Amino acid sequence: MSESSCQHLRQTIRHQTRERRRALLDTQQQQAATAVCSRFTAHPNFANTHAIALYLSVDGELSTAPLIEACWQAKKQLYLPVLHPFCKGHLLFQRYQPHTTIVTNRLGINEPQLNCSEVHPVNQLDMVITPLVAFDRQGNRLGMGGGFYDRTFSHLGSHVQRVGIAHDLQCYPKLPTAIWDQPLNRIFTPSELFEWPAKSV
Ligand SMILES: Nc1nc2c(c(=O)[nH]1)N(C=O)[C@@H](CNc1ccc(C(=O)N[C@@H](CCC(=O)O)C(=O)O)cc1)CN2
Ligand SMILES: Nc1ncnc2c1ncn2[C@@H]1O[C@H](COP(=O)(O)OP(=O)(O)OP(=O)(O)O)[C@@H](O)[C@H]1O
Repeated sequence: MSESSCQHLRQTIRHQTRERRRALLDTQQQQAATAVCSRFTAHPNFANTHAIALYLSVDGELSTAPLIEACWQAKKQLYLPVLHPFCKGHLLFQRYQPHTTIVTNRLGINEPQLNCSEVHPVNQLDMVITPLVAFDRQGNRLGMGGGFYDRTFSHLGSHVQRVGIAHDLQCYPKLPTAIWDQPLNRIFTPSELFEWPAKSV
C-alpha cells in the first residue's frame, strides 16, 4: 500500500471508530468502564504497579472514572498528560490527586493546571495507560492523530508498561501501521485481555 493510501485508510478508521464510539449509550459506557476496571484491578501486575499515568476521557473514550477511583482507593500514584507549553506534540505527566485543579486545554481535553513541581519524569512511571481510537490483534494502536504517545514511547525504556483500555468495537484484525507507531504490551476491553511480550529496544 502506498504511503498516502495508508494515511487515508488510517483517517477513515479514526473517523468511523470515533463515530461508533460516540454512539454508545450511557448505560453501555458505564457497563464497559466497570468491566474494564474489574479486569484491570484483578490482573496479577496490579499489586506491583504503583505510579500509573492515565487520562481523562472525552469523545466516547472508555471512561477512566471507575479506574481512577479504584487506583486512589488502592493508594496508587496517578498522573495525567498535560500538553507541553512550548514543545509542540509533546506531553508532560503531572500528579493527579482528588484536589488537583483541572482545566480544559486547547484541544478540548481536561488536564491538570500546569504545576511544574508536580511533573514527573515519564521514565520513572511503572505504567502508562494510553487513550486510543483503534487497536489490532498485534498490539498496534491508532490515536487521535497528534503523535503524542508515539513520541512519549519513542525514548522510553521497556520497564514502563504500555497499556491500552478500549471498547470492544475499537478492535480491528490488522491496522495499517506507520514506522513511528509504538505497539502496546497489554490491552483491556470489557470482554477480552490482549497481551504481548515487551520488545527490548
Ligand atoms: N482523553 C485523551 N486525552 C489525551 C489524548 C487522547 O487521545 N485522549 N491524547 C492523545 O494523544 C493527547 C491529546 N491528543 C489529541 C490529538 C488530536 C486531537 C484533535 O484532533 N481534536 C479535535 C480537534 C481539536 C480542536 O478542537 O482544535 C478533533 O476531535 O477533531 C485531540 C487530542 C493528550 N491527552
Ligand atoms: N517519535 C516521533 N517523533 C517525531 N514525530 C512523530 C513521532 N511519532 C509520531 N510522530 C508524528 O506524529 C504524527 C501523528 O502520528 P500518528 O498518526 O501515529 O498519531 P496517533 O498515534 O494517532 O496519535 P496519539 O499518539 O497522539 O494518540 C505523524 O505525522 C508523525 O510523523
